[in-house]
Amino acid sequence: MLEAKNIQYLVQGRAIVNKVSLDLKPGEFAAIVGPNGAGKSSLLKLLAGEYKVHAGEIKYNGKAIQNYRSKELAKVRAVMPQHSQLTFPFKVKEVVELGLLSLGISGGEELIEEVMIETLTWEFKDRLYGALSGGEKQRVQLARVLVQVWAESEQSKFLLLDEPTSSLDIAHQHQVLHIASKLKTKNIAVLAVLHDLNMAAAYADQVILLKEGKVYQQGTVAEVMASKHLEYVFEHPILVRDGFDGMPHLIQSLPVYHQTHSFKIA
Ligand SMILES: Nc1ncnc2c1ncn2[C@@H]1O[C@H](COP(=O)(O)OP(=O)(O)OP(=O)(O)O)[C@@H](O)[C@H]1O
Repeated sequence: MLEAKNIQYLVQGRAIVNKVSLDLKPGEFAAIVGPNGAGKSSLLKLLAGEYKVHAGEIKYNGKAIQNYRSKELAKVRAVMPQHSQLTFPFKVKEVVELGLLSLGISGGEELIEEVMIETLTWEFKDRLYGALSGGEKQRVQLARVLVQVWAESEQSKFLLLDEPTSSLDIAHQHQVLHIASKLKTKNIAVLAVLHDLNMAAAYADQVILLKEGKVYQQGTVAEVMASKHLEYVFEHPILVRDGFDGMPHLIQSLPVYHQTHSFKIA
C-alpha cells in the first residue's frame, strides 16, 4: 500500500502541495486531475521520492520512503515523468533496457520483448530513439517503466505516471490506459496524472481532484466527476452526463462563450 499523510511541499514559502493525504492499494487505478499549476506533477514527484516533503509522511508497504535505498525503491515503484531527456543516441530497445538497469538487472530479454510487444514498440526496437515521433517516444518511455514492475512479485508495486497519454492519438491513449488497468491483476497500483477527464472517468477507480495544491475532492468517479466540482475547480462550464457501454460518464466542456456565471464552491 502507498500511504501519504498530510504531505506538504513549499516553494519560496508557498505550499504548492498542501496537506495532501491519499491511500493507494494494489489493484487500484487512481487518477490525479486538476487545472494547470494545481500541483499534480509536484505531488507525483513527492510520492516518487524525487522531492522531499517539508511536512507529513509517505510510506510504501508500511516503510517510510526515506528509509528505502534507491535500488530498493526502484523495485517498489516505477516513475514515468512528464518529460524525459536522453542525451546519448540510444536505440529504442536500449532505452527500455534502462528500466531494468535501475533495478541492477541486465538481460531480461523475454521480459523486455513481452513489454515491448504489449506497448506496440517492438516493431521499431532497432530504430534510434531520437528519431521517433512524440507519441512513439512516449510509448517507449512507458515500456521503460513497465519493465521495472512487470515481473510477478509478492511485494506490492506502484506505477506513477505523469501525463502518460499527452502525446498519443485516441487509439493509443486507450491502449496505454488499458495496459495500465491490466496491471491491477499483478499486485500493482497505478497512479496517473491525467488531463483528459473522460479518460480518467473511464479507467480510474479513485479520482483525486486538486486545486491550488489542495485536494478539493477525492473518491470514486461518480463522487468526484460531478459537474459542480469540475466547474468550480476548472472555472469553466463542464457538462457531465451518463455514459454508455460501461463508460461511467461523458464529460463535455463547453466553449468559453457559454460561460455565463462565475464558479463558486458547490
Ligand atoms: N521548482 C519550482 N520552483 C518554483 N515554482 C514551482 C516549482 N515547481 C512547481 N512550481 C509551481 O508550483 C505550481 C504547481 O506546479 P505543478 O507542475 O505541480 O502543477 P501541475 O498541476 O502539474 O500543472 P500542469 O497541469 O501545468 O502540468 C505551479 O504554480 C508551478 O509554477
